[in-house]
Amino acid sequence: MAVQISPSILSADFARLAEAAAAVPNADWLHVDVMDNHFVPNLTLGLPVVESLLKATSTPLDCHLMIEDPDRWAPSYAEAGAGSVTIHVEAAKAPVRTLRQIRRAGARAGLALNPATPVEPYEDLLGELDMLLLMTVDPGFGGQKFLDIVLPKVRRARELVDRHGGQVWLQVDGGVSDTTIERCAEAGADVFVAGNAVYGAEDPARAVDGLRALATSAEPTGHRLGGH
Ligand SMILES: O=C(CO)[C@@H](O)[C@H](O)COP(=O)(O)O
Repeated sequence: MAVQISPSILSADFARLAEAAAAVPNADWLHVDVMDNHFVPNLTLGLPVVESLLKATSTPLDCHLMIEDPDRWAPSYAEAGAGSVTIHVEAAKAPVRTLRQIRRAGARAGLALNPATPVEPYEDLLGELDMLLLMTVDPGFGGQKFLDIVLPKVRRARELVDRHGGQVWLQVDGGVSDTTIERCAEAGADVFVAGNAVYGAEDPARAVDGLRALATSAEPTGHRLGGH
């Protein structure tokens, strides 16, 4: 699958989110971090801001819910028009029902795993997913250091996904930059969230192009040719 870049607006100016979206017209997605100060120790934005952003940009929104009760809220983000809605397995009490509700509402359904959460127990859920998000930092903040220890899990996840037909996108999020993205791509990731590496750059759109080029050149050959 072609590499996809999803700039995280967590690193943008929250008073100028429409401008942040317009600054990366070459992005495949805009990554929206919803944090509730319970599941993670940070508070960001919720459904009303997502509804406003949807009116302000044509770039699809990739909503990552870092909240305690995703089963209650996730379907509303999909119904509002988000292109993708990701819930955390550590928080969801009924992940299968919630993932199905997300899909029924017309969005892509994602499942996120924290760095310390193993992927193998969730193999049977792959058929319910459009995307598996492997956190490469503990969630809560932008600008954290990339955790190399997650890379073996990215490789194992790639094997599992390929064994199940290769339809599920594999996203990495946290500390993804021009010094780490190639290792993620080599390990089999194909969707890359980047906050500081994009919005901390002088020219965010150029940063997106740079990250895409690095990831594309590092992707395993079979993967790039659609061989999974
Ligand atoms: O979900 C999160 C953090 O919890 C991320 O989406 C960050 O926003 C990524 O920012 P960088 O690590 O790329 O600066």
